[in-house]
Amino acid sequence: MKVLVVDYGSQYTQLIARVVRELGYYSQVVQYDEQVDLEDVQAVILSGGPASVYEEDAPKLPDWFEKYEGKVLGICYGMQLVAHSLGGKVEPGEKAEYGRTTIRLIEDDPIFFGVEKETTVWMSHGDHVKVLPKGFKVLAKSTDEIIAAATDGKRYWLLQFHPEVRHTLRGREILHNFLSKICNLKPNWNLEDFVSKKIEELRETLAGKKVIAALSGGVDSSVACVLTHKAIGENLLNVFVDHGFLRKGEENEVPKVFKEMLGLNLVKINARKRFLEKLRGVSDPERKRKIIGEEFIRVFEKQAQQHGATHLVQGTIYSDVIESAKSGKKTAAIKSHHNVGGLPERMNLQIVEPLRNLFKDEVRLVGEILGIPRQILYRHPFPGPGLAVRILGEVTEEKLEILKEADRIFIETLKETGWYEKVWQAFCVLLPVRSVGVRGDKRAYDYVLALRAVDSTEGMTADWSKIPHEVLDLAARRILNSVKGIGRVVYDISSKPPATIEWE
Ligand SMILES: Nc1ncnc2c1ncn2[C@@H]1O[C@H](COP(=O)(O)OP(=O)(O)OP(=O)(O)O)[C@@H](O)[C@H]1O
Ligand SMILES: O=c1[nH]c(=O)c2[nH+]cn([C@@H]3O[C@H](COP(=O)(O)O)[C@@H](O)[C@H]3O)c2[nH]1
Ligand SMILES: NC(=O)CC[C@H](N)C(=O)O
Ligand SMILES: [Mg+2]
Repeated sequence: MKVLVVDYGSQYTQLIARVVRELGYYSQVVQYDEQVDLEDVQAVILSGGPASVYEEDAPKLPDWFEKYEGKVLGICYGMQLVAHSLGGKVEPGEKAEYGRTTIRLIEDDPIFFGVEKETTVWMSHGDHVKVLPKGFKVLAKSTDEIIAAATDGKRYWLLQFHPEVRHTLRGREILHNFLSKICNLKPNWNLEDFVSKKIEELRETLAGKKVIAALSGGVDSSVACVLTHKAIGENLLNVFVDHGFLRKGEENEVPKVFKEMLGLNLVKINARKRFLEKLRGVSDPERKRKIIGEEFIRVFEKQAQQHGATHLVQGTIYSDVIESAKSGKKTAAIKSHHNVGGLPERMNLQIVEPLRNLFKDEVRLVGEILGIPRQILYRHPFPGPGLAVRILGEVTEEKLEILKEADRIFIETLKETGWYEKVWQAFCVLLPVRSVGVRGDKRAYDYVLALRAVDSTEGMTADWSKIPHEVLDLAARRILNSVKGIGRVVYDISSKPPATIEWE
């Protein structure tokens, strides 16, 4: 059984899919113009989106929509699209509704079971449904008298507000009502089942094969490796690449933690020299990323050959998949995330991605089920190209040393003050700028370091973390007092968008 979430480009599409899973139903995101296998699809949710249905090339209902026979929930753009397609009227409103709004229930309907007659919802729209198609009735209106919910009582339930957003007080109940009371589904998605089925599946597909795994020591690959190890044991060889751009001491910590805490062996490949050499004189961020991506491939190729491996395990997760589907279509390429996804043809290795359908928080829960310590599961994400994309411009050994030390101090300060677990990701960036200072009555002329800390759920949008001034002060003073080469520390207060989390 699955719930299909059809993406019209809303910022909240992933959130819909996650909330549905948290309610216990397996969900999958598809693009509106994607071909879809309808087997097993028991409910369809149409997301919101930035377009207006009355514009000429506005996205339409999916090609397969007529073939699908079940119930449909339309949210925001999804509502407007259904109304428009069935002969209703959608118009730009005189004023947009944005943010918290009160709605008033007008008719009883299972979708509002247990919801008060007046309730707070989250709106984010400029257009609205002015006239409903024939056979539809209004279920709720907003204080501005806009149709907030409607249904034909048979196939369609339409919401102008966003039930997936936390600010909609009864949003979860409303989604749950749709799935349980209207679609008659029973929750059956749970991660314990996922783990045992996945291990069984890996055991079958990888029986008797030699397999290597790209292990970074990060959350995703750690969970992927442990899961695969449970399935095939000693046939798995974990490969950890030390490209020289890891955090301070990590090249020793990761192997130690893996051996001591998880009883797993890995081969550490010291590839520092070749990575640094390849990057010499290169300062363009995209070229840096491509070179690093390619070197990763070369290292894995060699290991696979030595080990006689036919398969490569990697820690790809669902948001990577969704994001790359998006960037494949309409979205401009922002940056080439080092992704080992380009490996298959070039390596003749079959790719195994056991966590491909899971969100990061689900990956962490799977890790807990597998008994992986919190210390590993609740680490901040760390990008594959590592510090090389946090030294703006050319990467040199001198700069790496400076950044490693500063980063260590910042992270330690966050841990000491209890802020490490409160932020989603934190790190330092070394800027290619020098600034004048005064040290012991002498003129100094040293690099500028930026501290970055963000709150996020999947890394696709982010806000800068409101770390208390005292904590920032402590980190800055420690860095300025002890890291030679840094003369000034600044805190990055940009959100994503329009900035990105990393600087390159
Ligand atoms: N230094 C490395 N050595 C080996 N494999 C790596 C290395 N860095 C990245 N990878 C591979 O690239 C994949 C993608 O990296 P990514 O950073 O997205 O995930 P992660 O490191 O497993 O988890 P996290 O997002 O928590 O950092 C990893 O799952 C891993 O398979
Ligand atoms: O494995 C990775 N390979 C990469 O090339 C890469 N680039 C960015 N990141 C991480 O992705 C998240 C979003 O980062 P951006 O806002 O900078 O795109 C943040 O968590 C970044 O740290 C990467 N991870
Ligand atoms: N969030 C949305 O789905 C917005 C839908 C439509 N673009 C509007 O402005 O009304
Ligand atoms: Mg990582």
